[in-house]
Amino acid sequence: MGEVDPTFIQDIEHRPKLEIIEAQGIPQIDLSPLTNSSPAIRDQLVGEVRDACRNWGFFQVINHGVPLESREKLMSAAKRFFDQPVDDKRKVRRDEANPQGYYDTEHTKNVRDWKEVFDISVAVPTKMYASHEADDDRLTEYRNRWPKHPPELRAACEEYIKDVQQLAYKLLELISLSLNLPAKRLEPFFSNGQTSFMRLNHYPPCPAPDLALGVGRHKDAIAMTILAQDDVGGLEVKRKTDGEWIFVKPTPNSFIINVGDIIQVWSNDRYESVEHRVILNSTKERFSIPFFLSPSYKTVVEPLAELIDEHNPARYTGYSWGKFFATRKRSNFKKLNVENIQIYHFKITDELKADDGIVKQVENLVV
Ligand SMILES: O=C(O)CCC(=O)C(=O)O
Ligand SMILES: [Fe+2]
Repeated sequence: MGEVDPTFIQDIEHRPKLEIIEAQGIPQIDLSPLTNSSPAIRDQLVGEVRDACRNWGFFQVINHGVPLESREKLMSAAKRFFDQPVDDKRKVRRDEANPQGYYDTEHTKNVRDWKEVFDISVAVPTKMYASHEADDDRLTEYRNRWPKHPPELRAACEEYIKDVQQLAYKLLELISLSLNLPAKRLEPFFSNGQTSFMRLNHYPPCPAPDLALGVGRHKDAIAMTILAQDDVGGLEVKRKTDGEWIFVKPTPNSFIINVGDIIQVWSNDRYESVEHRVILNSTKERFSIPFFLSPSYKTVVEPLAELIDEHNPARYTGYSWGKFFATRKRSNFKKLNVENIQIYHFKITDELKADDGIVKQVENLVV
């Protein structure tokens, strides 16, 4: 990517501090009790998930059941893909009709991210609304664009997706139980027509890691993210207690899990989708692979009926996930000079109602 173009420079208040705060990182949760049938041990695990979701919105899992080999194969295929000349990568470039493929000019809150990505649909094809217009019911289908090189990329993605999908369902059960819901309460939103996608992220070394970010501060709009990162590190999470940016130290063969906006709404704000960002390294490139678990386009996202009552009234009006996604995709692709649609646009408070429709910024698909 060469020298740092002004489009990458963050405003002063959003530039990373170079000294890294590692104190009291995000919780680490051992998932091996999932294979243990003792109810007491499983209850303890559910409690750990509840505390992590409440206090951090983020946690790391170990003994998660995803084979290391599947992840390593994908990491090395991703490296081979990004190692190619940019013109070859652009042969599988994302376009307006289909957001899957290669992209190197993503912006988060109007500032360009120092990264390149390759996006892959989990369900093939993925059904989605063709238009953001509320009264337009036409559908479109997203398909994956596979590059010629490296030839093993497709099989590596497909194998990894199968493994991570299983982990996603286990985590959904734990999250459901942690909200005192039946274990399978959330799975039907995904098992029939999910719009989940996976992203290969490549962050090249950056000559100005004090000025630019790999991904600017954002929240994930989807239900839950399962992230594999390599040993370089760069993810920072905004600590809820004091707003400090906390570096997530890479733990070999672990996944980082975060609650997205949809779980925030389903849980009626018991759990919060927390801001995060990616800092850069002046000498090392970094790879990461988020799996963005997302429901069917038909889903109306609203606080779950079991979690609202007269003492806890619904804090959001329902919104269509398919229309939300199509609206995001349109503003990203067209680089419309508007703020992206956000869950707070559906929040039931007088103050925020007054804000409705005030739009200022361009963000990427996930934020
Ligand atoms: O690369 C990472 O560590 C995180 C990336 C991320 O937050 C995203 O793509 O939404
Ligand atoms: Fe993210």
